[in-house]
Amino acid sequence: MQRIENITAATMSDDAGYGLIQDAVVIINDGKVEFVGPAYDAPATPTADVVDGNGGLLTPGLIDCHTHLVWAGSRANEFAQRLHGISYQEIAEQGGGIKSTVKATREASEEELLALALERAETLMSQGVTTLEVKSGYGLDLENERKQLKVARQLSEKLPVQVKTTLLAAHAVPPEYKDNADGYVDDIVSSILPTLAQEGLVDAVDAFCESIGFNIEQTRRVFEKAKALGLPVKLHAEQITNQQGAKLAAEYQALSADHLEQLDEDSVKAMAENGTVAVLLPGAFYFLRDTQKPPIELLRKYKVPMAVATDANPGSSPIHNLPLMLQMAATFFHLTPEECLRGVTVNAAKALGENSRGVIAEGNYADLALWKCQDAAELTYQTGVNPLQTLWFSGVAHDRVSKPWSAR
Ligand SMILES: O=C(O)CC[C@@H]1NC(=O)NC1=O
Ligand SMILES: [Fe+3]
Repeated sequence: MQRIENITAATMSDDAGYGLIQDAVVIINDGKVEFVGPAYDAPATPTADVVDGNGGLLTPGLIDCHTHLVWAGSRANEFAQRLHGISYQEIAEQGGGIKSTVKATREASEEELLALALERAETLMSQGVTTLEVKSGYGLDLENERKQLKVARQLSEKLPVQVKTTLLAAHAVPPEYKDNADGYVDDIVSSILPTLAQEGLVDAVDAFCESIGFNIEQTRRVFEKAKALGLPVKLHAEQITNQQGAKLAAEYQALSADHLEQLDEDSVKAMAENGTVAVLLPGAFYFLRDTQKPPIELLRKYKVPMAVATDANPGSSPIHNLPLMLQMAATFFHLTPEECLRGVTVNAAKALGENSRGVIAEGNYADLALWKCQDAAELTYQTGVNPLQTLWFSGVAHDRVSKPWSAR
């Protein structure tokens, strides 16, 4: 049993704010939160190990609900080419873009991919992340999609972080199905998805519904198969154009629709009516120098929960920094600091279908982060410094400075 005291707790337990409790106590027992409340209400715990929070801020562990963390190769050269004025089109024709990451990922061994993904996961954990979502989508065939998802599963075997896997086979059309997207979707729904679901590698199913990705009919086919297998869905939707993907996602009670720069009011209403979370990805907006912001006012008007994530991937968001996303969500999308922190805790948990994380509440997993700051707004306000002191994964404490975790 542990007793954390001398803290301000941002429990995220209320409807819109931080759920602050000044001079709070949190009691952890058997990996779960047994008590959270003001010190004057806390039961005596004579045998507990006491943790003095030194007046710091305790939040739920952060949740990065949208990453493509398993990949090999680099697109730094393309980044440079674009800045030298070479167009996306020319780069794609030279075999660049997602295709080049697919080639490198297919050529990499499971061990090589695991080593790369472990480093990225440890970076995010060092910033306060206790739960990660990890997508496939650079394999694009049964063998390599399986390889990516097995690596994702191994992350939570080797590190204390919790991992939710998402099959994103419908990310791009692989070379062997060039100009035959429907043929590739046949392969996804008849082989890749059911086989990997059967192997226990898939927690959710995603697709890239876009003019340069998969159309509504193709996306619907993937969703129909996921539904038949009893798997929840989520969707990359309305990033570049409006394909009515978010409305389709809502129709399937998707956990989330992600990106959403081109989202319309009708689709927002459909998301609100079906409990679909809006996952905002300011890193891709920033890195692609996008100018169209998601309709935050409409999401607020219809009370659609807003999550915030890194979208860590080598093409559109090579950014492994979830706290930076808080600052970007505030400065680019004008989210309030409360909305930003809710976006990487309670709402990110909802985007993953996680009901026992993202809020400091009795009976929830003791995934907690202790920060050397008093005002919760500091977590959104500043970047480049790391106020994280201690991270608890299901009640097991890791002091970031003196006792870092590592898989190796
Ligand atoms: O360029 C890449 O490697 C991924 C791009 C990324 N994938 C997606 O569905 N949307 C994106 O921005
Ligand atoms: Fe993405």
